[in-house]
Amino acid sequence: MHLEAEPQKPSLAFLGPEGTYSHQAAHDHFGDSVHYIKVDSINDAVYSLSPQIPFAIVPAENSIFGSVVETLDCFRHKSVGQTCFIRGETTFAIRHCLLVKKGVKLQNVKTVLSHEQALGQCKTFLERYLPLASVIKTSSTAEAARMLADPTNVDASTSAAICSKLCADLYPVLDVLQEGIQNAETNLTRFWFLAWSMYSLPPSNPQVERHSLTALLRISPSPSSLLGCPSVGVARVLQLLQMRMARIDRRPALLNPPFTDIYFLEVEEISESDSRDRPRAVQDWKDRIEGKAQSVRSLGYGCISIGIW
Ligand SMILES: O=C(O)C(=O)Cc1ccccc1
Repeated sequence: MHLEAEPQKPSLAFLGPEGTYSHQAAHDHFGDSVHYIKVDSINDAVYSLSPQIPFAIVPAENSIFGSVVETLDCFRHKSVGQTCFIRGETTFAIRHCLLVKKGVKLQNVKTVLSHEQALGQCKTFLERYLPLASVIKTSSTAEAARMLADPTNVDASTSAAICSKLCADLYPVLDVLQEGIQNAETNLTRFWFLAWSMYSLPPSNPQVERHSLTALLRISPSPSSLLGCPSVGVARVLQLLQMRMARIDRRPALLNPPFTDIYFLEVEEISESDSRDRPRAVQDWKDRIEGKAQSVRSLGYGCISIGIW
């Protein structure tokens, strides 16, 4: 990891190497206002947050393949909500390509490398045109391209990578064999901006105005459910919250008894305030969310807000 920030520019960690969709989405939103730091995994992006690297970007969900479980699984950790908060989001359109080493044909491809999200988003293409190929999951799409271009662990004459077209510019030994191979033409990924402190905001993009207030609540099992006693069900929690539920995710809590879950609830409200009053509206929203979290805690559940934006 390269830690020398340019003066005045805050650092932002992204899933590397250069050319990932995380990198492109961040660049689209922040341009040159941040200093980009590539890390090896989504996990590293979350845990790299510190006073030296106050911001990060991570994928949240995709319109074809759904939640990015790697990100949610990091959010189970108790440091998230203490030294890691969601403070914004952006949506980025994704068009996957099949890249091969120059000269390799589709009929030569026996192995396809990519991030599990990209493999899922291109399942229809893979089943139709490469039904016998085996897949190798890589830490990112651009890492798949990097491995193909510098093959110490893969046979580049029989392999292909699913990644963005940009990777063909970054690795001139690679060619685009097929463009737009995702299951549906519209393929959007939402990314979250993370901050080390709840009080810091990544640089704003004046072209993007938000009209909603959003929060992500993490609901952890009640102590009684961990002792095997029935607790009030999560339906009771939803009823109590009485908020617009934009999204619900459930992940294993990795606690005993087995099948104990952690819930992530994304709640939102349309904001009527204009952009000058936004900080005030966000503060009021934060107070309301804290009030709701307290009511959920009174039911015996753990509940904290791990993001307000
Ligand atoms: O691997 C990447 O390029 C990422 O940024 C993660 C990802 C992969 C596929 C779709 C959205 C995000």
